[in-house]
Amino acid sequence: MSGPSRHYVLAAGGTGGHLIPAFALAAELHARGHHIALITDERGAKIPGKPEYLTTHVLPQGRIAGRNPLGWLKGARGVLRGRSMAKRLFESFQPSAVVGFGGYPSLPTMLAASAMKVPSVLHEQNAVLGRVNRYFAGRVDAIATPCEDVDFLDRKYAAKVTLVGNPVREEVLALREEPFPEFGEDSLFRILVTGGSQGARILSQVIPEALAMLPTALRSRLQVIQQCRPEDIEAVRERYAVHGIPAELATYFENMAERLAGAHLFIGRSGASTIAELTAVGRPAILIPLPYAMDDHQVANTREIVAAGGARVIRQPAVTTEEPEAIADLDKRNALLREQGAIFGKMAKDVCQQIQAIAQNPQTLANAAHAAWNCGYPRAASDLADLVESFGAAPLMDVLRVVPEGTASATGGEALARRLNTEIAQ
Ligand SMILES: CC(=O)N[C@H]1[C@@H](OP(=O)(O)OP(=O)(O)OC[C@H]2O[C@@H](n3ccc(=O)[nH]c3=O)[C@H](O)[C@@H]2O)O[C@H](CO)[C@@H](O)[C@@H]1O
Repeated sequence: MSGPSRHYVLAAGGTGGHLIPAFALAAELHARGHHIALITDERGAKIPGKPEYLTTHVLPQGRIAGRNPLGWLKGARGVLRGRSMAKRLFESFQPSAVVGFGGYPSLPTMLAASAMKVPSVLHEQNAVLGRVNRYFAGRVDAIATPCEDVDFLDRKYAAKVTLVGNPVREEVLALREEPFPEFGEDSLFRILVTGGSQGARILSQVIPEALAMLPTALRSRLQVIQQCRPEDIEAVRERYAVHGIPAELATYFENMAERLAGAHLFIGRSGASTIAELTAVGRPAILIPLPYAMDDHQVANTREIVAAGGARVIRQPAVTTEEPEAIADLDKRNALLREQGAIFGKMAKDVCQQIQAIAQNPQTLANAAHAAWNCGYPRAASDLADLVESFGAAPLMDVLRVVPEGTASATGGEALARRLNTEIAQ
């Protein structure tokens, strides 16, 4: 334990992208002897991998979106109810600081923190500041960022910005010092495919066909581990069976560290945690960013790793995100299916070419792996925990005990408490 035991509240939306960094920070704060409560939504409460010491509080739905005024009203009511719940939690739990990881549950939680003057930190995972985080940037005490350049982060906040990276799970970070799995002319060629925590249809459509086009020297050594959406998994299984490519499929792999450890190449979406894990472990990648996100954050997320030579990007046209099954008119549905089919075919060829370029020989693959590794932020969880710990004064006597006069590391709340302490003593 690095100081007096404190209470912290973390708030994160219900996707792995927000929750996994929150879990990683929770693990670090827990290891330092602190108590942590998590505020999330219903989906978040069900995500596997939540540490057992994390008490979870589920907020009512309150998404303010769409054009329907009634929907807005319902959303606003949800936000107000969420804010009241967060305030009640703060009253009983007495947090020293609140950390918002973005996503809907961050909104009522950060509003409550601002109303009750609880010190607040926001952590952005993407290379683009998210909507909720944009709103709170001026109100919070500190902003932790995942990379050097974050779009929409106003320069006027520079004084409260700290670059920490994206925290990853301990078991993933532990792979950082492990060697790259053997990749010779005869060894297996293991490809890991995921579409973020929710899966992505495009990967089901494109990857089996792309791999089937590889030259025999690569294709005969393939072993695929692919995450699929539940509605796609049987069709994907069939495609791999037709192509005679061994593939292990699941809707969600819980043992991601093990999967990453064995993989020679990653193909998939460029969500923030995925990139953080690839760069923590050092795995080369072919990335297909989410195409319809308004802010194109998944494209921005690829900037560092692509510039370093650790990954290549293939863009997915927006038309391929429409689901033909949802179209009732048969002619329109068939036209869309034809258009999408042509695009999927072209993307499969692109993926196949990129795999050959990156894995043409063991050295090119090893170079790309090393370039990815160089982009990692292995201290992310501990740097973020340092930042969080620096806010919120501990009881004065505790601060006196752990922060002796003149200690340079006493920052933020501790420094304030020390000053108060000195004033009281005078
Ligand atoms: C569709 C969407 O809007 N996704 C966003 C969401 O993340 P989303 O959850 O889609 O994606 P991320 O890449 O950030 O996180 C996925 C996490 O799930 C884990 N995983 C995935 C598959 C699996 O089978 N097992 C498993 O454990 C990955 O290892 C990773 O830790 O929030 C991120 C952070 O704001 C954004 O960057 C993403 O764009």
